[in-house]
Amino acid sequence: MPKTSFPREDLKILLLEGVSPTAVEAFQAAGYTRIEYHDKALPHDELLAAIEDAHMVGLRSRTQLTDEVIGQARRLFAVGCFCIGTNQVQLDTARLRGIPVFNAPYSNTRSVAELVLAEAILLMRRIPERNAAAHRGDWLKSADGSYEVRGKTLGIVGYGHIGTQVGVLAESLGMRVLYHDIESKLMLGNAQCADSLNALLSASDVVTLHVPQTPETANMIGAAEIAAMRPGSMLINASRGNVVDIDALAAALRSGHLAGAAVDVFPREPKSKGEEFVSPLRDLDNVLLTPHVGGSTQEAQANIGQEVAAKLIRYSDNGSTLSAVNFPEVALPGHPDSRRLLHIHRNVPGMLSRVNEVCSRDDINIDGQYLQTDGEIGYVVIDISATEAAAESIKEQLAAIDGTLRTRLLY
Ligand SMILES: NC(=O)C1=CN([C@@H]2O[C@H](COP(=O)(O)OP(=O)(O)OC[C@H]3O[C@@H](n4cnc5c(N)ncnc54)[C@H](O)[C@@H]3O)[C@@H](O)[C@H]2O)C=CC1
Ligand SMILES: O=C(O)CCC(=O)C(=O)O
Repeated sequence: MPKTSFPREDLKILLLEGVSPTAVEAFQAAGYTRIEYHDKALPHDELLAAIEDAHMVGLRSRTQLTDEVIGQARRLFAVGCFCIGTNQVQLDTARLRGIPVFNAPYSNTRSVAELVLAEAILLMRRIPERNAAAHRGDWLKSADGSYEVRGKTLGIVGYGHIGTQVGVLAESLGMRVLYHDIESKLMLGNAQCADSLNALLSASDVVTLHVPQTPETANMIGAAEIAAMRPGSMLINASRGNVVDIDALAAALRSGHLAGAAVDVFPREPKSKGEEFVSPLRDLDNVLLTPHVGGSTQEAQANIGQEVAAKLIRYSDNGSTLSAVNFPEVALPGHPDSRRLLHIHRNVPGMLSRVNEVCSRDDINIDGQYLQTDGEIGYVVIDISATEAAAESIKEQLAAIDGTLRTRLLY
């Protein structure tokens, strides 16, 4: 294992929300043994205390890394979202504090897609209300309102990783697939791009949502969009809770305009198992309610644990930011014979020449330099041949450059 200038065993890794043990194993195997593990999200004040001296933090969808929390985390240098969504982290705040955020963009894709397909079948067969009735002792043996999915139209809103997987699986059952996306997308199989969101809504028997949480997707399915859906059609939401106006959905399900829904994500989700789940959908028999488990399978969680831990370890050991969601991406070779310095700065004119001025002392040779910038920040990695003392001194001088956000000497 290559040496690092700051001992790995002194770096605190805070793991929250029961991330997979595969993450713990990966950190330990890489020499990171100072792990604080919590199997649930921490209440706000406990989170503030736990994150204060953490160097890396791993979380899922419940923990909110707000400006306040990030501000408290004085030593934090990387965040791992052990999931796809990263809306729970104030990404801009993290970036401006020199903190890259990583996620697992594909590891639970298949799990969500399988659940959605199963829900489409169950909704088309009106299983939710038959199941609820049977639990109460009623025997709803009837074909009324029950249909095969074969030959029906599935409308996919957000044709990204999950949306395309859902489309491929749905076609294998003989469904017709329509999609809507703000980007131009490669159509898989026989999928067709709808002319507009409304065109998709009015042509689909089942509509399923797979967009990220952004300002544009907030309440994108409201009363008007629901009214545009076919009478007797179904809605599936396994994206984010605020994409659907939940009161408008409840009203459409009560009035019978929509025949059913499957909802995995909610505007307000309980923070822990002990907190009551409150929703206007709770007393509706024609709704399948699941507690945000679209990506919760053994396979997905194990893969996510390994994937995100590997990204955090790579950044910590080597400086690589490949696939960070809020940061300039730099893929770095190993450089065992050099010392490696990281300099994260505001992207202002003249910064690189100031960095190079500091590194151009007589006893120092620059072996390699890697720079990437985005609109706001720059990330430069400098490999130098120098003694440890000289490298430490360079790090101090780099830190003193106006506009510096963070400096680290990796090894
Ligand atoms: N229920 C669960 O447990 C899980 C939920 N998710 C949610 O699913 C979302 C989607 O995941 P992926 O498919 O992997 O993401 P992705 O980024 O691959 O795909 C999202 C697609 O939505 C499109 N899009 C964005 N804004 C849009 C808009 N306003 N209108 C139409 N299309 C729009 C994008 O262009 C993209 O094609 C995640 O952001 C996450 O919030 C993800 C995993 C598990
Ligand atoms: O597993 C989780 O906690 C969240 C899953 C999810 O919603 C995501 O991956 O974006």
